[in-house]
Amino acid sequence: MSHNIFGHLLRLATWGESHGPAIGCMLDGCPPGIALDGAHVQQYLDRRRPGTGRNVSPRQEPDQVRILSGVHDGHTTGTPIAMLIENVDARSADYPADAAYRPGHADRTYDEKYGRRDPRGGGRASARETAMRVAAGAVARLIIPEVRVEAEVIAIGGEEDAGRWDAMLDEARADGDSLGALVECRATGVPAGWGAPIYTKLDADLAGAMMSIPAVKGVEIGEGMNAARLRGSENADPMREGGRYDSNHAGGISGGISTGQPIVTRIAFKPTSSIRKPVASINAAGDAKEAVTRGRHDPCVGLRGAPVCEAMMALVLADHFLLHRGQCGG
Ligand SMILES: Cc1cc2nc3c(=O)[nH]c(=O)nc-3n(C[C@H](O)[C@H](O)[C@H](O)COP(=O)(O)O)c2cc1C
Ligand SMILES: C=C(O[C@@H]1CC(C(=O)O)=C[C@@H](OP(=O)(O)O)[C@H]1O)C(=O)O
Repeated sequence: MSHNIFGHLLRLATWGESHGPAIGCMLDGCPPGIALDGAHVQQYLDRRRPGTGRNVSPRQEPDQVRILSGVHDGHTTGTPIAMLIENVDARSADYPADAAYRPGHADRTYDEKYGRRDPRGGGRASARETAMRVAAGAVARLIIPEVRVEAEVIAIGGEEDAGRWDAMLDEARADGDSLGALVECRATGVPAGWGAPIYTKLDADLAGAMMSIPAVKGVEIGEGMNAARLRGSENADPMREGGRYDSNHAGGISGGISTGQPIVTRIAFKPTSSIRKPVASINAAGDAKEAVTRGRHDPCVGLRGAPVCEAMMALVLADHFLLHRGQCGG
């Protein structure tokens, strides 16, 4: 599998930079005959796009998607589905060429790897790219219509009381700072049997998919990190006649294969690294230079990260549905 193509039978490649003319994707392996139009994809893009309120980046991107290939007469043809979104509100002047590397962003590591980069915005590393994941995820949902994937923010800055979040975000923003968030992403309607006992484990693919989202620093499935504190008797999911489970500490996956219970993941988003509060840094020449980020940034990236988590889960599940059907039928 190439490093920039995601998936096994359902393969996604994206392209584009934050401040380039457009971003796009190619989703290959989608079965033919599925009803698909731009409006279906758009509803998911509208939940992720920036410029929708004071707690997200004010960059005004309508994220209007165009489906360029793979669909005819309102149905998928089985050929690669190409989609495109134009960038209409990049403000590259916010990123002078001699700017300090932003600690926590990809500026320095990118330079060290490639020796050159597009310095406008985060370039290829910008989460602008995640719009295409959401577009592809919208198609993936149609491959597995019996599955429902939903994500929500369950904590911001460690606070679970949603009633406090606006005030916390206002305070952080006024302080030129940012907050992290915890997202819970679930899938219901996944039958038992998707996944594999080794290598193509459903949990391994889900964890890799979530970790590939910019700013994600932790992924838990089921009991997750807490399982390390439990005893075997506490972490077991007792089974009853007829196949019912008493509990779901496993998060719906056992031995790399879905159990038929809800699949439950929690995803930790770090606080946005581009902040107005000065942080010690250097420029590309290696000279000391404080990073004081301008530009239009999310005060809490997890808020727009939730629809991206849903997209990644839908893509992994649709891919595993196709793998399972290919090997075992049904
Ligand atoms: C939906 C979304 C929006 C984001 N918005 C911003 C942003 O406005 N400013 C920023 O510095 N980082 C933002 N990020 C995170 C950066 O893209 C990310 O931190 C950067 O690419 C470095 O990658 P890493 O954090 O995974 O190491 C966002 C991430 C997501 C998922
Ligand atoms: C544009 C989007 O988010 C951007 C993600 C992002 C980053 O560094 O990840 C930085 C900001 O953009 P810019 O490169 O213009 O500073 C965000 O606005 C988007 O999600 O569509």
